[in-house]
Amino acid sequence: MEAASALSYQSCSWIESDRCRRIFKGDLRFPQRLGDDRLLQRVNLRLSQPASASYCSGSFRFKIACCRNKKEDSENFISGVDEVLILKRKSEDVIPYLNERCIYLVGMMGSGKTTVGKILSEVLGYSFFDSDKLVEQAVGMYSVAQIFKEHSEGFFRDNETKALIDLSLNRRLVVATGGGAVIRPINWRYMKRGITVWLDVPLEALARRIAAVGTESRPLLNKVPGDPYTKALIRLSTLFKERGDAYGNADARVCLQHIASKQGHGDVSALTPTAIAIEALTNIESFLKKDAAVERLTYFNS
Ligand SMILES: Nc1ncnc2c1ncn2[C@@H]1O[C@H](COP(=O)(O)OP(=O)(O)O)[C@@H](O)[C@H]1O
Ligand SMILES: O=C(O)C1=C[C@@H](OP(=O)(O)O)[C@@H](O)[C@H](O)C1
Repeated sequence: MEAASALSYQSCSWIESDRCRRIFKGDLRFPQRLGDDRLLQRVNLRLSQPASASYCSGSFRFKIACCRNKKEDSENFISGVDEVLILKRKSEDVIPYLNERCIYLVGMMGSGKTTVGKILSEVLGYSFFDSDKLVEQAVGMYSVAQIFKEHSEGFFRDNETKALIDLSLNRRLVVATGGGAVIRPINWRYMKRGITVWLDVPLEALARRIAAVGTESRPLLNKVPGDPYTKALIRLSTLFKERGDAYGNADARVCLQHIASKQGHGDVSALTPTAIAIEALTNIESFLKKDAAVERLTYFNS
């Protein structure tokens, strides 16, 4: 645990879990009202040091250490204990099949590649990279918007390909790609060295998310007139017509509409990033199991 977060602990308490039979380390967030400010409290849930761990009739005791996070971090979402446990268990199922291969998240702008990617990297013990950030670093500019403005989209795309080539030389990474990385066939050659996962989010939900944070950082949405929601929706619809098929090249598809229907409400805005990460791991596992079965068949037939 980082020293800074350890220092910011406000309180510690114990809970018991009779449902959990495996060691886990989780990350929960839950809302708490403090004064006038709605703050979110992040809870780092981890098995306590062996010296102080105790086992009560087959259940582990976990130490919960709490620290407070300011709301300005828009990545604060509320996930239940059950979701965190399911996520952890799912990751343990998938890890042997992954065999250290990287995961590339593809999807439209605002589909949650960064948010879900960070959760996946944490639970798999992988490192997280954002290809937009790598391009910014490589060209020495502070934002993708600046790169588009001072150079061109083509210049950005060339550097995006270079970033994906560099990333493909590594193992154990979760990569949040830029929404347009799928349009260049050459990028698929490198991303397919790992597992590609499409976060498929309805356009209206994307437009709502993007309108909430503004379109300034997303140069492809900025040129359309109108209020942020409408201009995001119009531009996203055009982009999706051009790219929909390309996203379909991904090895696994995580359809938010499908998850919401399974949960019985059909409202994608009620889905937590943790629930989406669980579905991603489930679909990655199915893909890898099929892949392994095909490999075995090919081996026996050869
Ligand atoms: N499941 C979700 N529900 C609601 N908002 C979300 C969800 N996932 C991400 N967001 C929000 O949507 C915006 C875009 O998410 P981000 O992860 O940056 O997407 P991307 O990397 O695909 O552009 C952020 O403000 C983020 O907090
Ligand atoms: O869809 C696109 O073409 C783009 C998406 C952006 O990334 P995010 O998907 O992370 O917003 C960024 O790469 C650039 O603005 C172009």
